[in-house]
Amino acid sequence: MKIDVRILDDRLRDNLPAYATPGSAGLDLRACLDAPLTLQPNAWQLVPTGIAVYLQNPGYAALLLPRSGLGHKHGIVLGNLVGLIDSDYQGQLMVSAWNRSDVAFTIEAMERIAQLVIVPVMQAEFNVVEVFAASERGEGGYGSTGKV
Ligand SMILES: O=c1ccn([C@H]2C[C@H](O)[C@@H](COP(=O)(O)OP(=O)(O)OP(=O)(O)O)O2)c(=O)[nH]1
Ligand SMILES: [Mg+2]
Repeated sequence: MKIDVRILDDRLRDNLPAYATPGSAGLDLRACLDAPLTLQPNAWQLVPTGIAVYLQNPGYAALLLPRSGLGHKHGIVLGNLVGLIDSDYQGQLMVSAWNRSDVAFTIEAMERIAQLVIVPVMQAEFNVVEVFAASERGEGGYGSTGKV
């Protein structure tokens, strides 16, 4: 699948976001910073990625997710937990980098800080009803099926 991309930072021209392995689901995005950025404990900041994508087709969206190494080892996750990129968004992809750990962390310029996953989307129409056709689960949830 091809999507239109604008390169907003020349440093990405020969270094576009890429799948790290043939089976990767995520495209790693880089922190297009002019200088290293130190995030103090519990601080967060919007970090530009230097690219804009235009998915165009409402049957797609993109999810911005943390990289597991940064999140697990250093507590660098996303201030919005998950970023949702609409198919009609044309602006620069921005990453809300949040240091949820209790030690400062420095993001280096052009470091890979998050990943973008393109996913299919269904836009639903509401069919308003008074009662639902019965299902096996009904309104059960929150552990209703037991533990083991
Ligand atoms: O981590 C993110 C999340 C969103 N976006 C961009 C793409 C998305 O399409 C747009 C709007 O995001 P969202 O709908 O989640 O934010 P909102 O607070 O509802 O803003 P809006 O009123 O513009 O929809 O912002 C990013 O660049 N990074
Ligand atoms: Mg919105």
